[in-house]
Amino acid sequence: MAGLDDVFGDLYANVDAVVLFSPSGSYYERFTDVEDLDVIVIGTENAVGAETFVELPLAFDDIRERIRFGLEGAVEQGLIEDGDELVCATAAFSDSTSIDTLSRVRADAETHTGIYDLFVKSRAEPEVVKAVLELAIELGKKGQKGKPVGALFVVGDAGKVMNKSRPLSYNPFEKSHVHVGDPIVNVMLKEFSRLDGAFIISDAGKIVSAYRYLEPSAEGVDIPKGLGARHMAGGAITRDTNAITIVLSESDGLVRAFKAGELILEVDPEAY
Ligand SMILES: Nc1ncnc2c1ncn2[C@@H]1O[C@H](COP(=O)(O)OP(=O)(O)OP(=O)(O)O)[C@@H](O)[C@H]1O
Ligand SMILES: [Mn+2]
Repeated sequence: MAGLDDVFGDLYANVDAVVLFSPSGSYYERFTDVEDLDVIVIGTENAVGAETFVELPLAFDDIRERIRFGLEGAVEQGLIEDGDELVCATAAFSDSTSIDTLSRVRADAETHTGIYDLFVKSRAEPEVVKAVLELAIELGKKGQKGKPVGALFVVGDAGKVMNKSRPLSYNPFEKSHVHVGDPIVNVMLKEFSRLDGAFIISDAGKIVSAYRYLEPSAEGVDIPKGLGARHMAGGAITRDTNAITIVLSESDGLVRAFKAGELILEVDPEAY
C-alpha cells in the first residue's frame, strides 16, 4: 500500500511540529522516540506529563474551535510562530482520548480571538474564570426548573466594578466568604440567577455581590444584534474596568464572554 503513503504522506510532510490533542499516555509515548520532532500536547489537563503543554479552558466539542484556540495558546506561549506548518492529531468521532483525525494547519497569528488572554491574562485567576464559565454553561444546559434563564457574571477588578454599579436589592453575599467552585455556591448562584442584575466576583473568586445593576458608559460598544441591556452592560463594563464578563442569554441560550469591550467567546452550552 505504498500508494496511500504517497497521498496521505503530504499531510505530515515537512511539518514544524506535531500537536497532539488530549492523547493517551501510550499514544504520546510513541512520539517521544521520533528524532528531531517537536511535539506539543494540548488539552484541558496535562495527563501525560508532556514537557511542552498548552492548557485548554474547555474541551471544545467543535474540532475547528479546539484547534484554533489551542494553537492560539501555543502562539501566545511562543511555542509556535506565524506561518509554522503543523499536523494536529485529535479525536473527532470519539469523546475519549483515542485520536482518529489528522489536520494540517498553518499557524496564523493574525486571527487572534483573545480567548487565551481571557483565561491567562485576565486579572482574575484562570481557575476562577474557568469555574464561572463552567457554571454558566451548566446553567444554560439545565435552565432554572426547566425554563431558560439568563445570567451575568462580572469577574475580577471587583472594587472598581462595585463603584460602577448599584444594588437592586439587599446583597445575599454581604457578610459571607464564599467562593465560586464551592459546590454549595453553585447551588446558591443557580437559585439566585432568576433574580435581576449581575453577580460580582473578585479576582480570587469570592462572590462579592448579587443583584448589582451595572452602570458603565456604553458608548461605542458593539454587541450582536437581537441582544439587549444585559449584554450591552456586560460588554461595556469590561471596557470601563479590567473585569471580564460571562453572560448567559435567556433569549438565545448562548454563553458569551467579553473582555476590554470585545466579544471574545461564544459557545452553545448544548455542545458541552
Ligand atoms: N445594566 C444592567 N446591569 C445588570 N443587569 C442588567 C442590566 N440591564 C439588564 N440587566 C438584566 O438583564 C435582564 C434581561 O435584559 P434584556 O432582555 O434587555 O437583556 P438581553 O441582553 O436581551 O439578554 P437576554 O438575551 O438574556 O434576554 C434584565 O431583566 C436584568 O436582570
Ligand atoms: Mn432580552
